[in-house]
Amino acid sequence: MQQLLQMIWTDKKNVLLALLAGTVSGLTAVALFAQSGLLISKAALMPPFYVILILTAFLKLFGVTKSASKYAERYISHRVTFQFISILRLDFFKKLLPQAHVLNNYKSGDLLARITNDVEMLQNFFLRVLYPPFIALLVFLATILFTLFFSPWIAFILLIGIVLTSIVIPYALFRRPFQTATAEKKQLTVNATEYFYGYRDLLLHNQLQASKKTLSTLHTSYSSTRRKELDREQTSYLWNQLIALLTGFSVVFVGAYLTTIGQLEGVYLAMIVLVSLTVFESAVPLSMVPIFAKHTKKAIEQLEEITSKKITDGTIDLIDLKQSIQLRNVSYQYPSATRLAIENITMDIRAGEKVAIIGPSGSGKSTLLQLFMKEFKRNHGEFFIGDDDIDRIRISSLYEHMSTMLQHNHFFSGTIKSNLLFANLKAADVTLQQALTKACLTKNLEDPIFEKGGNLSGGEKQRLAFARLLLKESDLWIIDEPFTSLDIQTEQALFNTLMNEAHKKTLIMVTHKLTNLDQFDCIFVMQQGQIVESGTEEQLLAKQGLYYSMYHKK
Ligand SMILES: Nc1ncnc2c1ncn2[C@@H]1O[C@H](COP(=O)(O)OP(=O)(O)OP(=O)(O)O)[C@@H](O)[C@H]1O
Repeated sequence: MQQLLQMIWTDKKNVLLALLAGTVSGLTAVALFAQSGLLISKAALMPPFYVILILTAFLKLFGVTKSASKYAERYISHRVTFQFISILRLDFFKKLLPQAHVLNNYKSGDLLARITNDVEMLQNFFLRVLYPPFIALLVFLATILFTLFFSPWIAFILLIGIVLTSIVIPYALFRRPFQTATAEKKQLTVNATEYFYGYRDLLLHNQLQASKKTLSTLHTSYSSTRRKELDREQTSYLWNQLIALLTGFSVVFVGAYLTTIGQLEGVYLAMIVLVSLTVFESAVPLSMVPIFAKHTKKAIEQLEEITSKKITDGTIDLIDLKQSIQLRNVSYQYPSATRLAIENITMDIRAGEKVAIIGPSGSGKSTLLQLFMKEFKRNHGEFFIGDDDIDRIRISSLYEHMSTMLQHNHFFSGTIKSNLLFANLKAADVTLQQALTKACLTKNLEDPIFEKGGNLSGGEKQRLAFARLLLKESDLWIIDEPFTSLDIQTEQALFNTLMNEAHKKTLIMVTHKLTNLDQFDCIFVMQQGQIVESGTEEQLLAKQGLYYSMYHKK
């Protein structure tokens, strides 16, 4: 909340101008009607012409000022809101980016709902939560002081009406916890997103109807809660209007009585009645404040839930990554998991060494690579790069000296060239072409690429990712199952290229395939999150342990 106030205050000039314009607009609306009432009454008494002229001139002045200030209020307050929402979005995305490690645990629809609905919802914070009470307070105070000048009784009636509309009614209607449709909307977005993502599988497994039914139930539930929400908004609004009317009637009766007993000049009666009716215009937005305040609170909570899970970045930069890597008893458990994904991992990798990590599916190989990439922070153990704890190294500095080729590589819509330049902006066309040739990918640089590489086969994606790996200048290569979608000849050709190109680099490669492992300095065999064997292929075969039995089953 405090942070939201600070964000709004960054545009303080416009905030103050919007408040000023809103107050002027509210006051001139009251003044306009007061003047109309006075003009009607005065005209009935047939005063000299110049009096009518002056009153009419004031009427015009108030009319013009009201319209101009209303326009200015809308213009400036919306500018403040748009400025606020842009700061808010930027701030949210800045906080979101380092949260990659936790975002995996959220469903896409949930994230989408938070990123769009909740961020958008906060735009109401200024316009619908902060702003209306401020304007209403100033207009109410000024009007009560004005009417006090003519009759304390009328001022008192107005005060009662104002307290009822702005405090008693909202309190009575919203004092008990009430449900908003936010949760249902989120659930609907989550299910709708899964439905569209999984449409083909739902169709293939004959589950489309069941899924549609769930969506329809969620939609009905959302509509019903939303209807209740709207009913509550309308009830609040109706009470507001009812109190305003009753106050108006009371002012008429009491004003008429005060006129008959000589305590109020009759010529001011119409003016005061019109003032009492107009002043409640400023109270209308107050009826919605509790609802928008609740939405704002909920949105803040949902956004904070993501952005508060911080991973702290390091503070030191590496000159290069030609350094040894040491892990001592490193363990990691995913936040949502019940057991460790990797346990007591100890490794010594010297600069320039070629290391393979093998093991059955689910044994923790990819998780281990993610720790090398600092995507997660280990729960236990020590992890050093050279003499520095990896925690102290800035992520951007680590990535500057490291190249990765993971199981899933992202390709952006554009061309082969734009996707290659991504790895090395300075590379000339001839270098890019050479990388394609080394990756055995017979494509032209200007060939189009669809989003996520939608127009590439699995093998082409791997070869493009490999070309990208070759282009980036780095000291450490981290590779996860690089050539699973390729035919044996291409795989062997690319493996040879990989070993040649990585000649002076440190190479850490996860693989299922036990071919060519004799070319590695060390093989780590993982099972159920632990390293159960390590050594050269020759040593591991001689040992006749797990590697030996895997090797002979291949
Ligand atoms: N985001 C996650 N949240 C919770 N558990 C996870 C997550 N990702 C992986 N795991 C679990 O951690 C364990 C290790 O997974 P990991 O992906 O590291 O295995 P792997 O050896 O790379 O498997 P594969 O060879 O199939 O890619 C598995 O039991 C897996 O279910």
